[in-house]
Amino acid sequence: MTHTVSLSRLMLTDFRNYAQMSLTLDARHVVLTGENGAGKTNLMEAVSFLSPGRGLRRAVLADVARADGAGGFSVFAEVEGMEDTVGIGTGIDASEESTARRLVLNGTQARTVDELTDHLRVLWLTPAMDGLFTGPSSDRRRFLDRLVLSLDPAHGRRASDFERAMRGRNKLLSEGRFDRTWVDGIERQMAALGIAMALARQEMLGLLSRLIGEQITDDGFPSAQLTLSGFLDGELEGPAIDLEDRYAGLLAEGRNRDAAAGRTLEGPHRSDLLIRHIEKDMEAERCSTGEQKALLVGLILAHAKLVANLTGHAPVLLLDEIAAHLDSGRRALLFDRIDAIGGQSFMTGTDRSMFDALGSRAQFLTVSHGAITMG
Ligand SMILES: Nc1ncnc2c1ncn2[C@@H]1O[C@H](COP(=O)(O)OP(=O)(O)OP(=O)(O)O)[C@@H](O)[C@H]1O
Repeated sequence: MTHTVSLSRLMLTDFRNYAQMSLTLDARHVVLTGENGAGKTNLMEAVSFLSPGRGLRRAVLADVARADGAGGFSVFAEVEGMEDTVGIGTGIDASEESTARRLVLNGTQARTVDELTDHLRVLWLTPAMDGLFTGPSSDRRRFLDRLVLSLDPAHGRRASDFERAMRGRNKLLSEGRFDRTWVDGIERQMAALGIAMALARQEMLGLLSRLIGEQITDDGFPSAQLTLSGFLDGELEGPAIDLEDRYAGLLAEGRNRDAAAGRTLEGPHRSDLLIRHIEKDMEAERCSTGEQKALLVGLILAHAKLVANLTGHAPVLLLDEIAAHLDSGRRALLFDRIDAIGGQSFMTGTDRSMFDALGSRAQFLTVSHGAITMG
C-alpha cells in the first residue's frame, strides 16, 4: 500500500516573482496554469527546495530572492509527510553571508538538509532536461545521482567527500608531491567512497531496470534500458573490499599520467549513463525529439514508482510543461500513469483545457504576476 505524501500549505516570501503568497491545498494533484512568465515554474522551484540541493533550476540562492526585495527569501510548507505532519521552513536571511540555506523542521533548526528525506522525496521533470540524452555526460551523471539520492540520502555526502579527496590528490600530484603515505591515504579514501558511489548507482539502476521490465506496455510511453559505463565496466561484482583494492591499484598506477593530465582520469566522476529506447532498440540520443521526451517521462515515472514501492510513500512530483506536446489521448494516458503512482503531482501548462482529463483528481490554480487564485 502506497501512502500519499502531500503539501497542505505553501507560503512564499520574496521568492522570485512572489512577494507574499499563501496557498492551502488538499492531497489531490495541483495544476498550475497561466501566461508565460506568470510564476508557474517558480512555484515548482519553491517546492523543489523541500529536497536537498539547489532546486530544479540549480540556482544560486541569491538569484532566488525577489529582485525588488530585501535580499532574503523563505519557503514554508506544511507537509502530510512520511512520518507525520511536518512544518518545513527554508530560505536565506537578507543579512546572511552564508551561501547555504537554512532549514527548520517543526520549529527546530535541522543539522543537515538530508533530514528532509525522512519526510518527503521530491522528483521533477522540466523542459531544461530535454537535452539530457544529447548533452554532456556530466548532466546524465547528475541526473543519475539525483535518482540515487532519492532512495539513498547518504549518496550526496559520499559524492561530495569523494570530490574533496580527489581535489586533494590532484593538488598533491600537480605539485609533484608523491609522498607515498600521504597519496596512498587519499587514494584509499577515494577508493572506499568511489566504490560505494558506483555500487549505489548500480544497485539503483538494477532495481529501476527490473521495474521497467515488469511494466513494459504499449501505451505510447517507451521503456528505457539503462547501463552504467566508464568506470570499472563489467567489474562491479564481488566483495566491495576487493573492488576498493582494484580501484586503489588503478589510482596508484595512474599517478604519472594523472599528474600530466592535471586531473584524475579514472573514477566514478567519469561514469556515464547509457540509455536505449527498448521498443525501437536504439540509443536514446538517436531518437526523435518527441521520442526522447516520451522516454524521459517514462523514466521519471518509473523511478517515482520505484521510490513509492521501496519507501511505501509516493514522492511529490513536479512536472513542468509535461503535457505540452502530447495529443489528447496521450495526455489522458499520461495522467492515468501519474495518478497510479499514488502521490501528489504538480503540473504546469499555459492552457487549462489541456488538463481536462484529470477532472476531479486535481485542484486547478491560476497563476498571474506572482499571485495565485483557485479555479
Ligand atoms: N529573483 C527574481 N525576482 C523577481 N522576479 C524573478 C526573479 N527570478 C525570476 N523572476 C521572474 O519570474 C517570472 C516568472 O517565471 P516562471 O519561470 O515561473 O514563469 P512560468 O509561469 O513558468 O512561465 P513559462 O510558461 O514561460 O514557463 C519571470 O518573468 C522571471 O523574470
